[in-house]
Amino acid sequence: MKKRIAFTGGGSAGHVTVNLALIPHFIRAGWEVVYIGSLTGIERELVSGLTGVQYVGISSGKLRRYFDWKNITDPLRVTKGVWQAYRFLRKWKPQVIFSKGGFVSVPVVLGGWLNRQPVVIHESDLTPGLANRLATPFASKICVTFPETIAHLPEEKGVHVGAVVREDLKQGNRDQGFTFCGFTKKKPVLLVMGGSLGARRINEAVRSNLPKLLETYQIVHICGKGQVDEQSKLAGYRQFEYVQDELADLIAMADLVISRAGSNAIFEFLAMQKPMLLIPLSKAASRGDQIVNARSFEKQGFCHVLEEEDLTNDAFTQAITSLRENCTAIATRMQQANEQDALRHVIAVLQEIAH
Ligand SMILES: CC(=O)N[C@H]1[C@@H](OP(=O)(O)OP(=O)(O)OC[C@H]2O[C@@H](n3ccc(=O)[nH]c3=O)[C@H](O)[C@@H]2O)O[C@H](CO)[C@@H](O)[C@@H]1O
Repeated sequence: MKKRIAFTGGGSAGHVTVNLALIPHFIRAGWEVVYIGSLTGIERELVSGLTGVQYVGISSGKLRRYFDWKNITDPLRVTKGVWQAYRFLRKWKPQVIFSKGGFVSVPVVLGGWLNRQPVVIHESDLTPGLANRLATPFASKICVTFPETIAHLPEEKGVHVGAVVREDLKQGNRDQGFTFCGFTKKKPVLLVMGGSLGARRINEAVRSNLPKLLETYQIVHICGKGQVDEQSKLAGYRQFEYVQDELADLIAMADLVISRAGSNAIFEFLAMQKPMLLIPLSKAASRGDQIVNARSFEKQGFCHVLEEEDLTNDAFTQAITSLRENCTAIATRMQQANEQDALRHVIAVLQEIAH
């Protein structure tokens, strides 16, 4: 009988990316793969691009730290999700469940645990997210990207694996990036990526400095769903809501990157040796995980950091100039960074637990 693995994780692309890198390996190795995600989340769309994966949608609810009327109905949705995941997993009987976090993963981890099926979690942020913290007691192992994360976990559970970066991102073609954007090779290229959902504050900073920036750079701006600005359609400035297949070419083409500090994105830019200016999501809007990610990268000399509370027009343009002045030194440090075979390491953990 074929071996079986269930994946879960969702809510944002950052909670799906590692799964997308792992799934093709398990399919090639002859495993049966199921993805348990939410009914309408981004994970459904991203997983639909993979062949050989069964998608199971369950009811899910968000765990918010602020008031919302949905806080009353969401616990019921989560309970329904646990029941749905439990029933599905009881019949499907995976050897192992792999959870990348995000709110949809909690019912799946609980459903698996109730069936006494082993769970492996993956945490790519330096400080563990709420969903993963809730799931930790039910997991056998927790694979982490940052070595510092181990200190936040129960001693016997944490395994440092390094950053899993999708193989396709390493195959980018610079020339195709230029053709796709209609850019010339005469000016350097700035790639702006506000995380998988876009970043309003970064979008505003780019647009209010556009004429000045376009004197020196060409800009490709991934700005998030519904956030393309029709007024700003200028030569040398291309906007996209979200990019899938062409992202590798855009990264290959970029000289400098301005980005949020979501963990997957920053490790991808590190792997591609792109000097970055990181503008992490503020503490007011999150648990501050991106600030911690960014400061760790800054300490290693891979980026410059500009916090949102310091984000004025002048600070923004000065930070870009200073990044450009330091980009050779940053690129050298990036070349010297240890690249681990994180994908193999996670696969080995999963195979061992599945045994
Ligand atoms: C607002 C929010 O809660 N953000 C969190 C979310 O970020 P977010 O979902 O933005 O996650 P990451 O930056 O870690 O990863 C984004 C992923 O989407 C991909 N991508 C992005 C844009 C695009 O056009 N095309 C594309 O393929 C990137 O290549 C990357 O693989 O998860 C991260 C990982 O847990 C956290 O660190 C972030 O704090």
